[in-house]
Amino acid sequence: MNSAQASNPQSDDLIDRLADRELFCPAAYIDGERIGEDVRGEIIVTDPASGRFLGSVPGMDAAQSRRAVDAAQNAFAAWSGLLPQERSATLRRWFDLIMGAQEDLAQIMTAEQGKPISEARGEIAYAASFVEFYAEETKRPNIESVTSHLPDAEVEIWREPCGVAALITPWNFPAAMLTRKAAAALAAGCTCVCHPSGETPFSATALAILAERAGMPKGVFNIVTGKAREIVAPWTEDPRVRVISFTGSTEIGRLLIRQSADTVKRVIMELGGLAPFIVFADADLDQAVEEAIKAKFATSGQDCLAANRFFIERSIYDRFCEKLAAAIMALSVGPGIEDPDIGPLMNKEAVAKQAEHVADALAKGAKCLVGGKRHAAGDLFFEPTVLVDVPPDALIMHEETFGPVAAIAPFDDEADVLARANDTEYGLVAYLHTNDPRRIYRASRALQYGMVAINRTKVTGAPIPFGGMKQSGIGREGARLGMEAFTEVKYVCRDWH
Ligand SMILES: NC(=O)c1ccc[n+]([C@@H]2O[C@H](COP(=O)([O-])OP(=O)(O)OC[C@H]3O[C@@H](n4cnc5c(N)ncnc54)[C@H](O)[C@@H]3O)[C@@H](O)[C@H]2O)c1
Ligand SMILES: N[C@@H](CC=O)C(=O)O
Repeated sequence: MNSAQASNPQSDDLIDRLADRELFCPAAYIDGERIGEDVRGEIIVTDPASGRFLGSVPGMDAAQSRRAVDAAQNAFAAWSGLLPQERSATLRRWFDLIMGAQEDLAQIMTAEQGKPISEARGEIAYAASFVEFYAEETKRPNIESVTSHLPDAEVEIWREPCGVAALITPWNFPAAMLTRKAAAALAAGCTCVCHPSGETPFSATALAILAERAGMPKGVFNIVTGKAREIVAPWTEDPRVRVISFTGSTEIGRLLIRQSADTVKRVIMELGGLAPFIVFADADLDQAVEEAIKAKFATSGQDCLAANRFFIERSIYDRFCEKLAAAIMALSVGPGIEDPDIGPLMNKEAVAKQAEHVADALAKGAKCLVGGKRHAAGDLFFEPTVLVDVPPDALIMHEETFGPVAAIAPFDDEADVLARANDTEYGLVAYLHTNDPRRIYRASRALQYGMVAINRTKVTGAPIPFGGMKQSGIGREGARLGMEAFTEVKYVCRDWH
């Protein structure tokens, strides 16, 4: 604990709850060293439930950001030169340590991110699952072999790690978004410089402490805290950084793609979503309502997979809206540590966005069945809200809401609803509820989305390719594809003479 944390009751509350206090690490982690631990850092982290000071991390400058790349570059030859089973063993130990510290990591996450503690525990298990998966996958860098098409020649195709990878992650899933990238990159033999969101750095620094304990060599996995622009711009300009893997908003993703153009980097982009949730009259209505709650309110609606637009077939529209409204009225709201259904939002901009989307929809003719305003639990809480009869020109039908507001509209015709679902620049996930097998395939083919969930909400996991079409992203994370993204293909042709 540093002197700044020692005098503040909120971080003391958190530290008292930790079985392993060293996991609360208010420092950057570069080349195996904790930097700035003993000073009050420039980046202030508050508990979104109470607004109280939780801790701080240092703001690294451009020179320190480049120093992290030096460290990662220096560590690359040795790390990429290990046998796959040696990298696998380190990753496996990291997995075991993460799962061993699941409760502490969840406590840290709920304190800085706000999500209900049971969701935080679930996220830690999800985060760890990527480490476990890639600990195995590193042993299987398979690639197709080709029979030579040239006389007297043998052809071979190899996969090699790209080099230094820069990983930039958001605040909504502060552990899983980092391990989904880092485990894949490390398994491929890359070394990493990572920048976590300034709102939630402690989940990342705790993972770095555990990586060190797992035996990750110095310089292989670096966490650089501070102001995003100062840290990430030097990475986009640095020719030694071969991959930029970003999860966050489409707006910042576009910026990083532009900044990376001059050094022609590999870009992996996991960006925003505007998921449609479509319910046909032949679906199981109660199941659809249950899944709608999950698809809308996980992480208080601050999920790239959150359903933004509900399209319900007209013959079941009123019943669906009534049932959803009743279910939403039963949801509890409160600080994440009390394990409610819905916790606080991340910041005041997020609360303002909910209010803006509600006001805009109402002004354009929508009706509010439940909620609609800030919640009495505190400044960053918003009431779970149901808006019905939302017109197509409402902001909420075009912009990611990233909060607990459900916008519902009726539809009459399959072709029309699929066209409306596709009428967006986004294409991350679509939810479809129907029991007609032909429609399942027709609609799944027609939906321009990287992922289609049919009659269920939970679809993610380490073995599946996660990612979006259109302006929701470039590339996939998870699965074998997630590791291949951090490799180059090399073709070698050998003459027999
Ligand atoms: N597709 C996915 O897998 C996925 C997963 C989670 C979140 N998201 C998206 O993330 C967004 C919410 O997260 P957020 O608010 O943290 O996103 P954000 O784009 O504001 O920030 C993401 C990361 O980028 C950094 N950043 C901000 N400005 C930057 C700049 N000018 N240069 C370089 N880096 C910069 C931030 O510090 C953070 O680390 C939503 O749009 C959500 O849909 C997508
Ligand atoms: N919920 C997503 C992360 C997006 O915010 C996931 O399951 O990976």
